[in-house]
Amino acid sequence: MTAITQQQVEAVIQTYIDPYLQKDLISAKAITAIRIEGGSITVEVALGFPSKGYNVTLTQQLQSSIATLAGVDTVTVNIHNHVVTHAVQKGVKPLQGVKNIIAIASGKGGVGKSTTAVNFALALVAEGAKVGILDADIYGPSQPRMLGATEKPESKDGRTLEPVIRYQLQSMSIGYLVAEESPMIWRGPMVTQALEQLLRDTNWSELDYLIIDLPPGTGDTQLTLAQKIPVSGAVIVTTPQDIALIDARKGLKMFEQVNVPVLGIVENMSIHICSHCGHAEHIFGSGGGERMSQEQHVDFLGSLPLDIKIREDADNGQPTVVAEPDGKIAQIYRDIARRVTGKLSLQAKDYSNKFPNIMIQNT
Ligand SMILES: Nc1ncnc2c1ncn2[C@@H]1O[C@H](COP(=O)(O)OP(=O)(O)OP(=O)(O)O)[C@@H](O)[C@H]1O
Repeated sequence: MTAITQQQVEAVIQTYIDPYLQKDLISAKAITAIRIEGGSITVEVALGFPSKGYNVTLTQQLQSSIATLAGVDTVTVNIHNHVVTHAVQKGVKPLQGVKNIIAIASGKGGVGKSTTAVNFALALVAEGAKVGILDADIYGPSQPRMLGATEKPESKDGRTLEPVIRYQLQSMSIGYLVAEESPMIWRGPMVTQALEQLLRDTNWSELDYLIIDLPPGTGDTQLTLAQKIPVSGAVIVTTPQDIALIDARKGLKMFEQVNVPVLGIVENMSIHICSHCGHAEHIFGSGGGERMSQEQHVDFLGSLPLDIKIREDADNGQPTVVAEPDGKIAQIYRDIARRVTGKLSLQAKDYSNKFPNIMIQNT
């Protein structure tokens, strides 16, 4: 029998399109080695995003594609994850201890941006990443409540703050420093200054991703933040309602203006399933987020149902991803988390810390 070749293995690997990279693993340069020893094949996969909840599926996919080759006895797949730093806006200083910042934004208030942000961050933790969340929703900081955290952040040197850690998630919020009920009367420049300080004076420890829960809207404050914070990408949360979609489009334009790539759109509260009779109803209309992403050429990342559990879990200080880690809703958030970071992994890397190549040409 003729020996199995590297080209044959590569050709069958290419038949599988990775849902998170949206291309095959050879084109995505995610296969770092293929070893062939008689009928035993070993494939080394290196992914630039966390993938704990996907590794079994990926392994099975590769095993079954490679097993179609004549003469294959065993297929071993080893998956490694390595998150690197991606490029941010030009002229913005990167953040110590943080590889990538992902901003979660909404054009309009009350669409579930903060709830999505915390579940998204916890989904990334579940996928195996080191994650932090900064509650930049300075007018209505809700992350402390949703994380069930009441303590004040510690300061070891009287100048910087230690993040508050819950469910392995590092967090910082103005809500830890002032009571939730006390009204915040901040003017625009004060908001951006306070937030930049909160961001830079927190001792984030070795984060793959820092999630920023931005204040709702697309005004001056949001624009300044999008300009000043070193962001690798943004995610926009919307409900399927026309009015929310109009505002979400404004959010897209805002990030375009400051050269921050939009990694996709999440549709929240897209369908309501009656907890008594199971009847499904599109309270805010149907398919709006998906239509908008097609129209604006941005990825549709997924949709969350309007489900009383999501609200109750957040109110109880234990967001659904940790309250019901194996439930259907947690799986949706984890799928969205892999989509966002998979997409980010294909973006330009940050070479700002490397010494540039200088070529001297003799003319
Ligand atoms: N998918 C969902 N199903 C049920 N309730 C939800 C869902 N998403 C969010 N909620 C609830 O809706 C309310 C508003 O959500 P949230 O505070 O996350 O919105 P927001 O867009 O961040 O609001 P704001 O503009 O005030 O910052 C909260 O009570 C939250 O628990």
